[in-house]
Amino acid sequence: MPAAYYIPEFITEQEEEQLLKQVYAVPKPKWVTLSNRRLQNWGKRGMLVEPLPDWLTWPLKRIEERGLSIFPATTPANHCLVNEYAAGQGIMPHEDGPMYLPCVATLSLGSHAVLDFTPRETTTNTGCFSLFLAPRSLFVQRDQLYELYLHGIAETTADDLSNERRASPLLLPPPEPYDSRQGRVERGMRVSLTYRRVARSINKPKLLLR
Ligand SMILES: O=C(O)CCC(=O)C(=O)O
Ligand SMILES: [Fe+2]
Repeated sequence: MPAAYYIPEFITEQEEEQLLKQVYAVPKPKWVTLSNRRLQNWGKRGMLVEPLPDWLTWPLKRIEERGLSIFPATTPANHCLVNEYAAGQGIMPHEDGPMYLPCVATLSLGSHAVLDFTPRETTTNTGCFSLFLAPRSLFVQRDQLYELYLHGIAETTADDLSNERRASPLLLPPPEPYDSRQGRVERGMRVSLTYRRVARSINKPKLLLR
């Protein structure tokens, strides 16, 4: 299985606008404010089994309709974290960990992100790389990419797209209208929908469950 998929323009501008409207229509207490982003937590949480709301599930249906078997049929996504980043905000390098099956599908809304990957087991910069996630794209990270790398988003108001100046290379050339010759691309407000499958148990070793 490949460890990553990237699908530009997975949703239309109208769909993006609609999703953003839904994200901002939720009651205020649904937002959790962290120091460098805000988030909403949907779906299964601990013992609480809550189905994902319809407005969040249609992108998952589209994944299926396109024949992209990203989540195994027996373990469909049952959790979605909605992250909101203002320009200048980001997320420290981290792993999502064993609470989830090793697969994340991310829809980017509103603005782009540059996702930086760092191998877990090294103290040098070798093996680091970055991916440009355009608004409306779907990015899937799974298996070895999920397990062997940390991922993060730098806290910056603009991203350098020129590989000559970047600390870690952008693996795919940024798409139109982002032109690498312009050098830097300003960030706007970005909302990401990150779909995952919560593993069966976060406390008990698997053997005890059999
Ligand atoms: O916003 C993103 O694309 C990344 C979010 C993330 O890494 C997370 O929620 O664990
Ligand atoms: Fe993450």
